[in-house]
Amino acid sequence: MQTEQADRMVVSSQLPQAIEPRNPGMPLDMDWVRSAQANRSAIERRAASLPGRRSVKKDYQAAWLCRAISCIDLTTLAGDDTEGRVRRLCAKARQPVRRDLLDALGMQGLTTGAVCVYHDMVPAAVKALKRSGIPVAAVSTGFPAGLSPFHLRLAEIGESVSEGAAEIDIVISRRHVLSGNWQALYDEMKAFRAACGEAHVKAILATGELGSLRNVARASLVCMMAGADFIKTSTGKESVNATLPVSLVMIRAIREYYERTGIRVGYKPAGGISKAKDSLVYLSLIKEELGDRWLRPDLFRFGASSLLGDIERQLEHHVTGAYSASWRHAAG
Ligand SMILES: O=C[C@H](O)COP(=O)(O)O
Repeated sequence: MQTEQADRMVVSSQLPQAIEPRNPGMPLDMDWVRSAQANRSAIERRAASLPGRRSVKKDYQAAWLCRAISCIDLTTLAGDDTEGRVRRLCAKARQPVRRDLLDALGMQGLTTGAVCVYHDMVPAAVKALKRSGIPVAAVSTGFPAGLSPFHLRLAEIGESVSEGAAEIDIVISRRHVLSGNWQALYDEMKAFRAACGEAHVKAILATGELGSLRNVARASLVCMMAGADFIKTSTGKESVNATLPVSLVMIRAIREYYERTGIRVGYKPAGGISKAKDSLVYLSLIKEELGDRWLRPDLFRFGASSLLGDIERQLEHHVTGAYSASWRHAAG
């Protein structure tokens, strides 16, 4: 009985909650931005070593896969999205894995971290997730290119928030990064932050279009200084989306920002993450570089449309009825 109670406590501590903005930001520190570097060959060597590492022991994989589910922003961002598709996605977010598997794993109550949709689909998602505690994230600001007029991008944020989106994924103007106009990027991000009001804001850097890892490091710092609650790699629409080298650079920028300010900013790799084993590599990376505190949905998310399906298949394969103890281990 004591074990069951402990399990329930761990599980409930994983349930996603609407998240208050936590990063007040700071004045733009241009010296800090200019000093940010990224040693490409060292980063690529470290990234190449990650998939072979054994930070997640095989015995505990099911527990870690459940952890990954609790951190998914379950996403549909397609031109042919319909309210029916969004309702089905929300049902999946509420119960991401078959009930018999959840029972075997002792994971009743497990949900995804959020559901992520275009602005037009926010009302349908809010309705379908009522009383679930699962937040709706809207991609706003002229997603994915972010090239619509600035006042319309701000207005889109306001509309998404008033329709009930608790989280806003904004896209930055890549040209500010490519031209080294850090002040313009800072001002843009600050305006987006202000337009979000109480909603949580994730800054999508579109790293595949930023030209260099050094630009990724600098853009990460500027967005955090301007108040981003999360930094996110990609829209999923660039030709290169989330990668391990880019993740290392962004995660280290988050660590540096935390060391200097004491403020924890979240991380969201997104785009092309569709395999359960890749999700384990990302969780290991976060654990090693940032520590256990970042392994919760308020500080870590996967932006993914098809990852959940593969995790469900792997869990089906893993279920043996002996994972309760393992889950406690994974909870750190
Ligand atoms: O933000 C989330 C991404 O758009 C999802 O990308 P994906 O469809 O490659 O998983």
